[in-house]
Amino acid sequence: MDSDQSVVDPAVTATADDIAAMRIRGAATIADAAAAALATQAERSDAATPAAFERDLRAGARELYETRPTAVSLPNALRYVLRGMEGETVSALRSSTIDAAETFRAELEQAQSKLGEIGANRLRDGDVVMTHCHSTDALACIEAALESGTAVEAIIKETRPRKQGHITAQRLRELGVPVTLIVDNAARRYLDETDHVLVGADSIAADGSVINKIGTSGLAVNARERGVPVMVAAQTIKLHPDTMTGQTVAIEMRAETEVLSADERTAIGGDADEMPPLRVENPAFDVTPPRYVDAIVTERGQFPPESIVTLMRELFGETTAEPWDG
Ligand SMILES: O=P(O)(O)OC[C@H]1O[C@H](OP(=O)(O)O)[C@H](O)[C@@H]1O
Repeated sequence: MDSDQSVVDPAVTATADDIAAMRIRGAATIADAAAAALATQAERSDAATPAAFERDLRAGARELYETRPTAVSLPNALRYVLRGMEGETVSALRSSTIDAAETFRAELEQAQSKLGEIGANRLRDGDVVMTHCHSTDALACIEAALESGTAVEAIIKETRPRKQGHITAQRLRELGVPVTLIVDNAARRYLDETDHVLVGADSIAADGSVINKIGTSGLAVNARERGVPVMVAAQTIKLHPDTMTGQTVAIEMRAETEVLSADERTAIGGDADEMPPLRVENPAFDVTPPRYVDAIVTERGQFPPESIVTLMRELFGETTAEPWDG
């Protein structure tokens, strides 16, 4: 039987759509949702043979994989679950896959709280933290600091074009943190009042480069110039194994309409024949070189970015073919 006959459960397709449209967003949340979707596929699959079951799972994983290209937590989650799919019968394959997904999701949650405790050690009572975008790993550090009685304040960058800074503002206010919301262009001015820049990551490369929301690299360069340390909170599922063999991380380009509405496009000349063409580019992420990062905080400890490759080798070893390509 060929792969055309695979059956992907509608719930997997719905999760893939939600990830692509960013109704589910943030690297850790995407990984969690993808693992949950594979568990649902395993539960609901009515494949008659082990081969058909495995084919359906791989097809579901491929559909999830193809949604967003930059956050490596997504393929890392899919790999973990598919590598846990073991057994000679459909029933054994089903239960091992569901178990692998549950274990992955539990470890994800534990890793984030452990990371939070480690990151909180870098924060002192009264510190002002500047954030970019919305990262649950970064917020875990602040939450752990608050739990241990360390009060902090936050300066939150709006984070155009999708304004995920608003989510960070809401979450931190719910935790009782005083918040100052600024537009992205004001960041350098407010670095004078900042003790730490704290961001998350979508992928970390073997050389210690941090791939995170567009604008992170400019913020980090400015922070270095002002002497403000840059702390990256990233669970080890953000480590990108393929970069150990020199592969670069794909930067997702998103829709023009996130930047410029159809009405705005018309207002500045639209596509009128007498006007030169207008191109809008909307990269979702950028790359911050390791020299602008002071520490990468993971659940395994905090690392200078240049030494992260040691942890990557320990966790991933040699890279192999993707399980959904089988
Ligand atoms: O895993 P956590 O720390 O929650 O988020 C990590 C990163 O994911 C987000 O990407 P997007 O908003 O999905 O494009 C941001 O870039 C954020 O820093």
